[in-house]
Amino acid sequence: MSQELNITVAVRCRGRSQREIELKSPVVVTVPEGSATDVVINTSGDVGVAAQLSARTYRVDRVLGPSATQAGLYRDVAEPLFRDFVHGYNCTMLVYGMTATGKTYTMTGDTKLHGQEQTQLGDEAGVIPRVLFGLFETLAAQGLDYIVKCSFVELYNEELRDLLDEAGPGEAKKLRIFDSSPASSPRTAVSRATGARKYNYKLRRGGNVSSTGSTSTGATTTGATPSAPAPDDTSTIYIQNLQEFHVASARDGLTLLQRGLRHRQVATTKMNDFSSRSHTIFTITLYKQHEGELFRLSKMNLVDLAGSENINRSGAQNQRAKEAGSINQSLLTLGRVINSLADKNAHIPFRESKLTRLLQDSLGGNTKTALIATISPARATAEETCSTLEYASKAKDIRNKPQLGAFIMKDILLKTVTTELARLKNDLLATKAKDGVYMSQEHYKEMTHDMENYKTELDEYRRLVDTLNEKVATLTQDNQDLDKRIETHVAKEQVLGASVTELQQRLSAAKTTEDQLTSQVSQLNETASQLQKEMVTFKDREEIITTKFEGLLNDKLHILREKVMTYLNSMKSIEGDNAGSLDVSPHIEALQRNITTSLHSVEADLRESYKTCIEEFLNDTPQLFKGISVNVEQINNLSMEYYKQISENLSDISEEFNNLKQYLKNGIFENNHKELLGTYIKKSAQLMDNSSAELMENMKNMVEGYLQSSKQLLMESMQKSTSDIIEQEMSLLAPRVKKWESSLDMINKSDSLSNVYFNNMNQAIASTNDKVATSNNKINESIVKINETFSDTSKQRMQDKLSHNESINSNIKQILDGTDSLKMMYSQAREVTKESASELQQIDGSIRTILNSMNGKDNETVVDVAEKSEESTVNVTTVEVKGPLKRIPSNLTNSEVQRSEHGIKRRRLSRDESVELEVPNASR
Ligand SMILES: Nc1ncnc2c1ncn2[C@@H]1O[C@H](COP(=O)(O)OP(=O)(O)OP(=O)(O)O)[C@@H](O)[C@H]1O
Repeated sequence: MSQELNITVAVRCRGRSQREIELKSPVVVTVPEGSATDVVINTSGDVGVAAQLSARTYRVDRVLGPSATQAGLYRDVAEPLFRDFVHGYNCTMLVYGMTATGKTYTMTGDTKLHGQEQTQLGDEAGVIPRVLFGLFETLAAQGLDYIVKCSFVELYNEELRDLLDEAGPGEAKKLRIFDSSPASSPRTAVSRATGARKYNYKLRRGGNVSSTGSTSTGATTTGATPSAPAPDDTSTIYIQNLQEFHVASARDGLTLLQRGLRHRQVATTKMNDFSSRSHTIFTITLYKQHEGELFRLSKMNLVDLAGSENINRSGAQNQRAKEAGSINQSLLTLGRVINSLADKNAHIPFRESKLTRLLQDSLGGNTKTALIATISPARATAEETCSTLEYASKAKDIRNKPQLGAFIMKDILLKTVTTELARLKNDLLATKAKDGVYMSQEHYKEMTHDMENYKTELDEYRRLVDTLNEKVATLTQDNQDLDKRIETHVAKEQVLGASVTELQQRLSAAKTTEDQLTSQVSQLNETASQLQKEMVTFKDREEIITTKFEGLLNDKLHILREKVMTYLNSMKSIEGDNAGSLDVSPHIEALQRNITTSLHSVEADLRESYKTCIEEFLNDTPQLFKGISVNVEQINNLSMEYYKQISENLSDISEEFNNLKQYLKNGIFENNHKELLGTYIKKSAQLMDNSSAELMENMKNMVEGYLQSSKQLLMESMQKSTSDIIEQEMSLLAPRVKKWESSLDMINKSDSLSNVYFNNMNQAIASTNDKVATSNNKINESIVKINETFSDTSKQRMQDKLSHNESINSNIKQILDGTDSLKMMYSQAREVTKESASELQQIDGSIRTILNSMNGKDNETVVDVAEKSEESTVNVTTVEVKGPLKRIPSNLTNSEVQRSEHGIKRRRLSRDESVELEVPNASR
């Protein structure tokens, strides 16, 4: 009876991969040095005692750390199993673990041969190469007969595939797992047929070799050990159509291994550049001479499981995700089988996946099994590591009943070999018959066909190569041309770059100039609008001045007239009270003083008012209104002159009054007083008329001159400033335009785009110039218009002012009226004193005579008489007066009028009657 034996479990922890280092994923797995059996994982991140408390420890048969070599792993884990295998046990070695933890590295590793004669394994060689080399070394050393065969099968997406089958896609025979009992299988497994190339791989439970003979081409059977818990100890698992190849040396075995690996499903994933996407089983079958004619059959199953994979972390998609799903599913079932076996359940779910069916004998069967769990030390995969370690520690509890392999008779083996040899001989004979072609007709045809294909392919490749060579030549030529063109372009680009830079500089300078020009134009516009505003202000102020001036003149003259009238009235009353002592000289003098004072005051006010206004103007527009200041000075001078003349005239009047007084005193009644008086009055009036006309004329001339000079000044200043600006800008612009044009010519030659650009620029500049010129013209036009308007307005104003002469004349007339009143007073004085002095009677008579002669007609007024006397010397104009007679001073009271009626005949007019009243000439 065979003894139960726990399967051997080892853990191999590699070092951190490059990815994990880049991820800075810390090491969480601790592997003690030496022949350790514990592996510690601390996923909490704690340190010190806390880490020890939170860490989990897994115990297995052997733990190998990152420093463990391939040779070390082989020695510690694989070699004991290998020895059992050579001894005659069926052995299975599995590598299990998460993706990229080193399963393939451990199981296969480096499969190349090294050394000068290519006979040595490399340091990185894995378990399979080492087993192959160890096997042939051992067999050679033992000196026994043996037969070694190899097969290599893959389970990919739950499909079995013979990795050593060279048949193309679709031609390979489908592999199927058979589970047959020995009862249904003959004990001998040698096919009767010859030339068989396909074999059925049969895992036999029960320790004896069983034959299948299930294929038409015959089959070589292989034995398998019985499984302990299997309900039927004699049932066998075999793979129909799986090929086994005789292996005469380790090199042959290695060649088969390499061939199979080339066919294996490998893909690049996020976790592994060469990730195995399938489970593989490399089986070495050994028939070793035991005793005499007996050979012992043993198998070594070397299983490289696909890695479990966290799809989220591996980022697997589509095909990769499907593969991962299938892998994970089969590994899950494997886990359940391991758990069931460890827990010694009655039912073991082997049939739930093909993987567990294939491994049925290795797990819980008659096989000596070793499991190597590969893990990563990084925290990034700690979860999967824990899971792997869980499985590993569970698997450690699985107990197998390893049994030595079955015996097979030498003759059976010989027959197998004979069959194989017969096929080879057949090929050889067929080859010889065909003049040294060492293969069968079928093979020859295949080969010829292949060769034809190869020839065709070769021709195609040649043509392709020629075409490619031509293309290469063309491309080389193109490349050279391109290089030259690139050089030319680079040179051009440099020139163009320099031109562009220069152009950019010029453009920026032009832009600056343009900006300056624009700002100057806007300044000009502003100045123009400012000037327009100034003009408006000027006109307003002129109106104010005129109004003030007129008001002042009118007011002052009114005051003057009032004063004269007051004095005359007072004189009259004085004379009325003190008849006989008619001395008007003090009054006249006072009047003269007052008039002079008033005139001075008027003059001062006028001067002040003008000064104020002009100062304001000068403050606002000093340059423009300098002329105004000069003209105002002229006005002042003229006013001074005028008032001087007025003063002189008043002096003359005063003198005349003195003369009159003297005359009245000495011989008034001896002369023609009326004539004399009229002459004086006329003279005075004429003088005043002349003065005022002259004043008006002067004023008119002065204002006209002032307006003219202002206009001139304004025009000149505007024109000058405009032309200065334009000239300055044109002088600045001209050389730049020239430069631009020359630059444009240069650029035009090299780049038409630049040409367009510069033309646009030129147009823009021309348009700017036009705009400036247009603006200037508009400004000039505006100025002319303003001046015209101003001139027209001024003329109108002059006329208006001249019309004020009328009021002056009216005032003068009023003075004359005052004189008339004076005459009336004299008349009254005469009447009052006629009784007291005969001389006075005479005088009274004379006066009466004069008055009678003055009032020759009853209907005539005093004024009419006076006016008549004036008609000869004074130009008159006609005004229409409505209502009562207007020539009586309005300031006379009714009583005075009544009183005057005693001595003077007055004509009353009806309210609606109009008379023609003649007044001294004055322009309207
Ligand atoms: N112990 C080790 N020492 C050195 N390199 C190792 C070791 N283990 C693994 N590697 C390297 O890690 C990489 C991944 O290993 P490998 O392909 O064997 O992993 P795997 O478990 O078979 O992955 P998968 O399940 O995806 O096929 C390989 O480049 C391999 O050379």
